[in-house]
Amino acid sequence: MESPILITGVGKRIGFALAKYLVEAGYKVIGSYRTEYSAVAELDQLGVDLYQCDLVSDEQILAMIDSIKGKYPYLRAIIHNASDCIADDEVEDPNTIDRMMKVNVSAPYQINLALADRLKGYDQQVSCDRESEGDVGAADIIHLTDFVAKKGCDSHVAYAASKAALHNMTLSFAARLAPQVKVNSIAPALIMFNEDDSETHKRKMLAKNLLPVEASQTEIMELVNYLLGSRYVTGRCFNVDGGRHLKSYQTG
Ligand SMILES: NC(=O)C1=CN([C@@H]2O[C@H](COP(=O)(O)OP(=O)(O)OC[C@H]3O[C@@H](n4cnc5c(N)ncnc54)[C@H](OP(=O)(O)O)[C@@H]3O)[C@@H](O)[C@H]2O)C=CC1
Ligand SMILES: Nc1nc2c(c(=O)[nH]1)N=C([C@H](O)[C@@H](O)CO)CN2
Repeated sequence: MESPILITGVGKRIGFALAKYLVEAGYKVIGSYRTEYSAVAELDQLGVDLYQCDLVSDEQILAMIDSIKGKYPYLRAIIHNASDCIADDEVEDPNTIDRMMKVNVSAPYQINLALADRLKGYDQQVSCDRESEGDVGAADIIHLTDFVAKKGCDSHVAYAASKAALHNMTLSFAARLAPQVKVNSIAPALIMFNEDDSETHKRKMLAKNLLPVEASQTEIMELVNYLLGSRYVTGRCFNVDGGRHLKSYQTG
């Protein structure tokens, strides 16, 4: 019986890399996307079960959930990678906070509640297959948050607040879904620059960290692999941030 991993935001960058990595690791992958990049066709060729879903739309979220529930009795994991990242003064729209909360918090909330039974079912199936009593934590939810969830961000107030809320949901869902489902946050700092980042911005971002490097998606992929293999880590945040929290203590 297939027990796939659902990843949101697979059309580019970290989500796309994660989807390919997990397919190559032998998992069945379900991917949600908003924009139909060429990467989506590549994932289709790899056998990823793809759903076009704008996470601001309750209608599209519910349609995706209904389709997944109708197709899969179990889910191995859900990885909430999709997120919008808008600076507070980037758009005139005063509803930036609403959009950040809708995509980065409300959508993961709805999806976790609706698919929790599929995750718990996977754990119970694994326990039966192993004929072992008390196998725990066979299923996972992973929230991609951000270093700024704890620190705040003066240019992305709404975005940072949404990531803080997403991590708080890690704590609540970890308590709610234990012991069958582990729930953890990954809080990156500088994983990948954006294509339109200026050299000045890049230098500024690198200078914020004790380890002044662009980490690359590999850091995230290998941490996801570790969490999927764990049976004893839940309700925790894994900071993939180059020591950014200590930069201001550096005297040299
Ligand atoms: N890159 C980095 O250095 C860091 C990344 N992170 C976090 O890691 C995760 C991945 O980062 P990264 O790959 O750089 O993110 P990107 O912004 O490059 O991609 C985000 C993905 O989310 C999708 N998305 C955005 N809005 C919506 C929406 N309304 N409905 C559906 N999908 C949507 C995008 O789809 P589309 O392209 O179609 O719009 C895209 O596929 C994110 O959660 C991010 O916040 C945190 C800190 C640092
Ligand atoms: N949804 C996104 N969130 C974040 C991104 C991104 O590209 N999409 N990028 C960062 C990095 O800090 C980046 O700005 C470094 O230049 C944070 N979150």
